[in-house]
Amino acid sequence: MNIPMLLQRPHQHFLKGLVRTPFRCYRFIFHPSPHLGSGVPCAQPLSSPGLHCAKWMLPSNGLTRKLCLQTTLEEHTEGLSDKEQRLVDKLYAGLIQGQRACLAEAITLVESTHSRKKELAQVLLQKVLAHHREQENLNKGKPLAFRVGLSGPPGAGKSTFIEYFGKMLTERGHKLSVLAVDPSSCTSGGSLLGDKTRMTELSRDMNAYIRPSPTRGTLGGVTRTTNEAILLCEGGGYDIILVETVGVGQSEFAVADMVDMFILLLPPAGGDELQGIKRGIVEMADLVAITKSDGDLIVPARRIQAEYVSALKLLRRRSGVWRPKVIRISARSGEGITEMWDKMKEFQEVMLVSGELAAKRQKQQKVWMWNLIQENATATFLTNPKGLGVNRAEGATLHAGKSILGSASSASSRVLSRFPARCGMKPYYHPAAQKKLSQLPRETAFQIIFYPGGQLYSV
Ligand SMILES: Nc1nc2c(ncn2[C@@H]2O[C@H](COP(=O)(O)OP(=O)(O)OP(=O)(O)O)[C@@H](O)[C@H]2O)c(=O)[nH]1
Repeated sequence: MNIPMLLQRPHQHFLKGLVRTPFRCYRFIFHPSPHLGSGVPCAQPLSSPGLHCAKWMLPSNGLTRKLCLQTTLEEHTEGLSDKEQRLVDKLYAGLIQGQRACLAEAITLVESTHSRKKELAQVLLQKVLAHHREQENLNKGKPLAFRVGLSGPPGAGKSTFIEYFGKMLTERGHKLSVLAVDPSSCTSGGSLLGDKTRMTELSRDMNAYIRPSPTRGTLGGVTRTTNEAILLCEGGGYDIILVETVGVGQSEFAVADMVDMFILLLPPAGGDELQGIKRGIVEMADLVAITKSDGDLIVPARRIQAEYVSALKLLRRRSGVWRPKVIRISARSGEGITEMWDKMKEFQEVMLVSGELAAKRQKQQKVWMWNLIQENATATFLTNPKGLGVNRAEGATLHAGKSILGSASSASSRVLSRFPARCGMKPYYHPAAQKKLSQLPRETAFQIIFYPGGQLYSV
């Protein structure tokens, strides 16, 4: 799948287009593309200009297909009112000139759950992406920013470290942005990271931008907005993006999926205090830093360092060129922090040279895209069930949350399996089509639902 092409397109438009576009208007052609070989069935809109122009190329080898979405920026800006257009232009211009207020407003826009604002945010993102690509080309294809994930249990010393480390980086001429992902805000509305005043000095630094956690939404929603906030920060000229999360839930796994390097901060304590840290998260770490290595804590810090050095040896290596390191730091004395930055730069360099960084980012874009599709599909299901063929009774049951999980999933798979039929399509003979949608892996099920007309369904 051509992810960069897909990311050029505002996803809400893409999915809305799917629901709105009358699929009867699609005809199937054999695409002569040399990349795909001849005889590849493709669906093409009969009257594309007025529609959200999507061109489908669905090769029949396995379930891998290439989705090529052709779109232009103009297509998406044409629906905006003058006022909306002015807002997007103002935010875009301010953002790329490095104005923090515009960056803050732009991130607020991507975090918005208001449907119109979400659309504006997509237009803005698309402009920023275009700018980003240009800048990356000027940079000979090298990434513009170093994305770093930082996680650790509450009290590990994350904010004290970021304050010290951030000031060191800005003094060296870097522009740093710190984005917080707070899992507690998803469920309780409370906040582990956001409530207290953190990093007071760094927040006054003109070369640093600190963004507290989005205040609501599912983990998926928070992940989406964090991904988009990263892009906006990069558009705003920030060359180091720190994404901070408290390592007690699922959010750190989500964060590890959006950064180049993942760092785990652990306090010099063992046993109960580190109970909350999941083993899996240690496996994700490219660097483990034992914090507070000063005064009386130096001895326990050394012990914990030795324990983690041996533990990491037993873990499967995730990279062919980098072995995770364990270091000791102190944000109070400053010990180990310059060395830590050197290690981080070394990591970035070897990953870049080996091509692993590019591969990792590509993989992350794919994960991001599937999360977006899932999130939008759920939203469509909830907001426009009629479009998917949900009848009133089913809609009421689903909305009221009355159906128990089993019946909800069978209702939804029934509804979704009717979707292509409602669009004038009938099942095509393929072994996977014999299976119920609910039994298919998530990715395959979405391919069936969203890429009708391919090997599973034809007119
Ligand atoms: N001795 C020593 N104490 C430190 C160091 N860094 C942080 N602390 C102390 O550890 C405590 C927790 O530090 P924070 O930076 O607030 O930790 P945090 O991980 O951001 O905590 P949460 O915001 O609850 O997630 C504070 O009392 C700090 O003063 C350090 O390098 N050495």
